[in-house]
Amino acid sequence: MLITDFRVDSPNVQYNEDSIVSSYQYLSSGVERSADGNWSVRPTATQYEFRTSTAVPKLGVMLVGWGGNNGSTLTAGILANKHGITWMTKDGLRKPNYWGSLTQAATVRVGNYQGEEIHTPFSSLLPMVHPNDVVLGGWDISGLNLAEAMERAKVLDFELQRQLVPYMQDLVPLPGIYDQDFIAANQEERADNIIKGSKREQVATVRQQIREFKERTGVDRIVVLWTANTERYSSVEEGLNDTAENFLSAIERDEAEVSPSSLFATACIQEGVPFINGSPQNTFVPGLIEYAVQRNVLIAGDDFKSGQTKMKSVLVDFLVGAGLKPTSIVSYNHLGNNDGMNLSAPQTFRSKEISKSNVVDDMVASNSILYSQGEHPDHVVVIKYTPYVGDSKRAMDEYTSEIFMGGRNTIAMHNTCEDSLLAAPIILDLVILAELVGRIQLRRDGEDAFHGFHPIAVLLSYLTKAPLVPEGTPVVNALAKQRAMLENVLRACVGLPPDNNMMLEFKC
Ligand SMILES: NC(=O)c1ccc[n+]([C@@H]2O[C@H](COP(=O)([O-])OP(=O)(O)OC[C@H]3O[C@@H](n4cnc5c(N)ncnc54)[C@H](O)[C@@H]3O)[C@@H](O)[C@H]2O)c1
Ligand SMILES: O=P([O-])([O-])O[C@@H]1[C@@H](O)[C@H](O)[C@@H](O)[C@H](O)[C@@H]1O
Repeated sequence: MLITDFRVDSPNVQYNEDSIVSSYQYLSSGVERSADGNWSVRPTATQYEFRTSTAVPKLGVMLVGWGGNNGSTLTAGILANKHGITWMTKDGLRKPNYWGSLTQAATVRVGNYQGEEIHTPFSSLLPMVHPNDVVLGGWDISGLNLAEAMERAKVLDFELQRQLVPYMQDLVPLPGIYDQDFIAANQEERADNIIKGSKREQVATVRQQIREFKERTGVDRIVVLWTANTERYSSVEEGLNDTAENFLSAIERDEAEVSPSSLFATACIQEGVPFINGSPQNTFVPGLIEYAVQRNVLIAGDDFKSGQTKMKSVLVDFLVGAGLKPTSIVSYNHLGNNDGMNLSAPQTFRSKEISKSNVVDDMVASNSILYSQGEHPDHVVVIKYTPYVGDSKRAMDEYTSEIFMGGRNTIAMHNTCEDSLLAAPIILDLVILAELVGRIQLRRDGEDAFHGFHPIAVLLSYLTKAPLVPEGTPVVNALAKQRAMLENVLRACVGLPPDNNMMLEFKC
């Protein structure tokens, strides 16, 4: 059964007029080693207080790459949901939904009632922005309006597109920062909507555009998300982008090696606006990370985890967790959208190859019974551009594992889906959760003042292929663990323990 409206009845939770405050005992364990080399594991209990503001803002979402397949599809989806637009297809009447969104279409278990398992929508755990209320805007180096962009994307049924045109034809992206050195040369023909000037001037323009958007729309808060093309990696160099001071000086010097995505992120940090990177390039060079932390502005990334890689972070976790040893992972896909065309260039493909390849590292490192020090499965990533299939990505994967007594097991998968229909709900979750995380304050035993989470938003890891984490923080890619981390932190904010799945009440 699903319940959508509930309160946690506990002396450790207060529902105030403008906040929810919970007193939470965080149970974990530490590992120690004695002088003579003996290991011990010690359970730990740490007291936290969480305070979540319940003042849900009017949220503005500004997409970099708004006119792309993801941006136009997300815009169309929100408008169709908001206006209740249905459309007829050969398979019958279709209704709008937010399927594929963790916050809008997934549930969490809250307990058992008279023998029946009770679940609640993820979005009922804490007050969150509803997607229908989001005010969209953004930038694109292509000047097409969003109705034209939706048509160019060729993602949605025509009958739906036809009804959406009146809602989207007046949505026009702001000019973007174009630098042909960072994306494929084949993108030049669409680059007709560009911010001119030096890098410093471009940052100033983006800052002004953010302020004007806020003024025009009357939104309370803004989140900016990069869903523009994948860029090549920026070279990380001492004196260029290794520190915040050097990075900012590099912008002042109009250094060629500062990418458009890093410029957008800089503008956002200077405006105090969260910036999320949905692509795999290293937008967050060390100096930019240092700057975001200095200014305490939320940053998150990298690269939406949408389909083939999401499946990989489930399957490899299952195999290794079951004591089976993946020894060969081959991930091939072809697609024909503009993202695929941009990725047909070696330098941009390399960015994607890195984010798609590193996703199994934590699972492999978790099992030294199977893997000796430094041992890894063979892991091949292939992406081919095939215009005819458009946004309908065809992923073919083969996982070969060593099993009991010298046996081998090979799993082959074929996965076809419009890439943008997987990514759009993920964009929604990223911006909704980034806004929510900004409303949560916490303090640990012994701390006087409440403070926010670390500005590098590890809580958004479930939604990215290559989670950006603070230095010294373990990178977790196993999907179930990422989901549990997010769910359990939100549960803690309302004083609920993690769902430990023990179900002892039914075992004696
Ligand atoms: N399932 C998915 O679709 C998926 C999953 C993971 C990551 N991604 C990443 O998301 C990004 C967008 O994917 P897409 O399918 O929408 O691609 P797309 O090419 O359709 O859209 C990108 C848009 O960004 C615009 N653009 C490029 N550089 C820009 C700049 N500097 N400023 C402003 N606009 C700029 C382009 O004109 C284009 O309209 C890609 O980097 C892709 O790798 C997509
Ligand atoms: O489905 P997934 O592995 O998460 O990631 C996708 C890749 O398979 C695809 O080749 C690429 O074009 C998309 O941008 C996205 O990165």
